[in-house]
Amino acid sequence: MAKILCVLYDDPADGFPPRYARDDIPTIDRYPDGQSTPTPEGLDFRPGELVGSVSGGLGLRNFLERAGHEFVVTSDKEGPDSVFERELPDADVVISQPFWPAYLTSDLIAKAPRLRLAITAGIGSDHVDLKAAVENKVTVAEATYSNSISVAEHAVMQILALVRDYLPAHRLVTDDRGWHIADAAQRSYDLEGMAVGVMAAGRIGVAVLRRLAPFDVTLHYTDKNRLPIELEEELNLVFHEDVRSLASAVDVLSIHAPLHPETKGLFDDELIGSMKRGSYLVNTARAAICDRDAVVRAVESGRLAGYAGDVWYPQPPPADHPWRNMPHQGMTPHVSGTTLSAQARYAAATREILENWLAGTPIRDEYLIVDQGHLAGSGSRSYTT
Ligand SMILES: NC(=O)C1=CN([C@@H]2O[C@H](COP(=O)(O)OP(=O)(O)OC[C@H]3O[C@@H](n4cnc5c(N)ncnc54)[C@H](O)[C@@H]3O)[C@@H](O)[C@H]2O)C=CC1
Repeated sequence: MAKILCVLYDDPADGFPPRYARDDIPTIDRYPDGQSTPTPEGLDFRPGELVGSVSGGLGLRNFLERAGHEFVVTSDKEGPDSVFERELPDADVVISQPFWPAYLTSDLIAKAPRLRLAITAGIGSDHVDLKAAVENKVTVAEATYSNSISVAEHAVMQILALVRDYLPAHRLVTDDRGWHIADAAQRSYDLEGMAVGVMAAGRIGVAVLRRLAPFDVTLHYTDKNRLPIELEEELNLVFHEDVRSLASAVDVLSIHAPLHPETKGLFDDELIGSMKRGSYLVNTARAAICDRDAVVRAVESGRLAGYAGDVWYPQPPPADHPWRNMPHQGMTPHVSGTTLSAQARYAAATREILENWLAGTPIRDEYLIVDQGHLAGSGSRSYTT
C-alpha cells in the first residue's frame, strides 16, 4: 500500500460557500491541440466544486482509502516541524501545487528514500528540484494543459486592466463617492494598435496571442522553438530571435516561459530598461523570472507603466513583499490556474496519473516532466535541469 502526501492551500477563511455562484461548468472534452481532457476511470466529486483546498483533497480521499492507501492532506508545508516535512520520509507519492508549493528541494528528496512520484496538480514543476528528481529516479508528472486556458484568460484580463487602468478607476467608485472622470482617465489607454508580445509561445503563450488577435494589435513572440509558419501567418506574428529584441519592440509583454536556469532572473534592470518607457509587463509564469526589485524600480521610475501577474516568490509572499504596495500594479494571489473550472481538470488529471501509477500502467507522455532518470514528455521540450 502506498502513502500519498498531498499539500494544498487552506480552505476559504469563512468556510466553504453554502452555495456556488454557478450550478455547473462547461464540459470540455479536448484541449485546443486535440489532446483529450483527463480520462480517469472514476471521479468522486462534482466538477465546479472547490476541491483544490485541504478539505477538498482533490476529490481523491475515497478513491485512495477504498484501495487501502494512506492519504495525508495538509497545508502546513514550511520548515522541519511542518506536517509536510514530518510526513515526507516514508511517503511514496507527493502531490503539490504551484499555488501553494511544497518545495521539494534536493535535501528533502534525499530524506525521502521511498519517494517515487511527484505530481504537480497544475502546471509548472519548478518547485521540484528536477536535477535531484532525475538523479534519484523520481518521476515528475503534471496536469499538462489543465489550466493553460485559465491562465491565458487571466493574462489577457490583466493586460486590459493595466492598459485601461481599470483597478484605480474601480476604486474611485468604491472608495470615493465623487465623480472624478479625469482621475480615472489620466492613465487610461486603448490596447488597439499597440504592439503586444509574449515571451514563450507554448500552450499558454499561443492561447494569449489567439485571444488578443481580435483587438487589432500587432502580435510578437519569442520562443526557443519557433511556431509553425502556418500559425505565424494566421495570426500575423512577428518572431524575435531573442527576448531582448522582443522587449524593445513591444508596448505590452506577457511572460509565459517555465522557470528554469535559462529564465531565472531574466527580466533584470538591463532588460526592463531596454523596454519602451511606459511599457506594461504581465507575468503569470513564475515570479523569479523577474528580478523583484528591478520591477519595483521600473514602476516607480515610469519605465513600466504597469506590472501585473499572479505569481510571487516565495509563496505565500511575506506581508512586506514590495509588489503588494508598489504603484501601478494589478497583482492577484496565485489564482489564475486554480479557478473552479481548472480545478475540475487538474484534480481529474491527478487521479488519472495516480490510477496509472498504482496500476503500473504508463502515465500519458504529455503529463511527464521527468521519468526514469531523464527529462521526459512535456518536460524534455520545456525544461532544462
Ligand atoms: N499562474 C499559473 O497559475 C500558472 C502558471 N503556469 C506557468 O506557465 C508556464 C508555461 O505553461 P505552458 O504554456 O502550459 O507550458 P508549455 O510547455 O506549453 O510552454 C512553454 C514554452 O516555453 C518555451 N521556453 C522554455 N524556455 C524558454 C526560453 N529560455 N526562452 C524562450 N522560450 C522558452 C518552450 O519552448 C515552450 O514553448 C509553466 O511552466 C508555468 O510556470 C502554468 C500554469 C498555471
